[in-house]
Amino acid sequence: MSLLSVTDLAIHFGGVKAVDGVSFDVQAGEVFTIVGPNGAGKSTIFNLISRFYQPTHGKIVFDGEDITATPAHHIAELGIARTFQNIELFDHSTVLQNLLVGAHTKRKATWVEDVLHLPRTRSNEREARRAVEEIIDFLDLAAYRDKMIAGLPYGVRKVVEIARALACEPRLILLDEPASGLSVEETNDMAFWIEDMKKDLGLTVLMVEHDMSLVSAVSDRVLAVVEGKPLALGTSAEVQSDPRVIEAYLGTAA
Ligand SMILES: Nc1ncnc2c1ncn2[C@@H]1O[C@H](COP(=O)(O)OP(=O)(O)OP(=O)(O)O)[C@@H](O)[C@H]1O
Repeated sequence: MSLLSVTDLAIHFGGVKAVDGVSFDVQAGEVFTIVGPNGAGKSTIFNLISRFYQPTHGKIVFDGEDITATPAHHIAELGIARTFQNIELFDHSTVLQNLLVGAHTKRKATWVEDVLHLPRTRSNEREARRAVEEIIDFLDLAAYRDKMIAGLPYGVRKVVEIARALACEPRLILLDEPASGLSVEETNDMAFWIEDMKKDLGLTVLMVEHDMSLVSAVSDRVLAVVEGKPLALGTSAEVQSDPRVIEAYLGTAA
């Protein structure tokens, strides 16, 4: 069964058809990647799914529930978490503090229970700590646990952003260009983290990525979009050898 289903999705900004009739299904447990030249509409698709943007047209269904009109602040509770192309962390907080903010979305205590520091608040805090420590171990971040984000190397910050998304305990994680700005070695490590998220955590991954080495290494299926429209869908090799995709990339480069 598909975990995420996007049907005839479109958003127009004035005269710009940023996304224009995109449909795809993401199966539970797969890594599904969207590729395309600059300005193709990839990040806009992410912003529509995470509900930062309201579509002009179309439907988004997550786990059988129509989320086309769901407010953005409910999306994490439903089980969708994301990272951003330009890392969005609290720079003057530690890795641990950033992850605890992510874990906050799973808390069940009401504000009254919080103010009175009732048992459910305390057990929530213990549970959040335990979950966050597991993620720190899982992504090998123990050495950075109490370090400020601002002082961390870029590659580590990229992994912390993934850790923060995992702290929401999602079923679907959206990764917006996880390899951008990374060295070849860091990109190889990123491929391992993505594989581990899929195999060890059973997560479904929807990714936007330009780095074709990462795309080929981890993707079960790839969708190419050009000028807001879907162009080709298949394995990474199939999409990369599709003449329409090659032409779209060369045309853009030219
Ligand atoms: N909020 C907005 N207002 C107006 N135009 C927008 C807005 N967001 C995106 N666009 C336009 O939509 C088009 C698609 O942009 P988008 O950022 O989704 O492309 P992309 O495929 O993610 O590109 P890149 O690979 O460079 O990140 C572009 O022409 C962009 O200028």
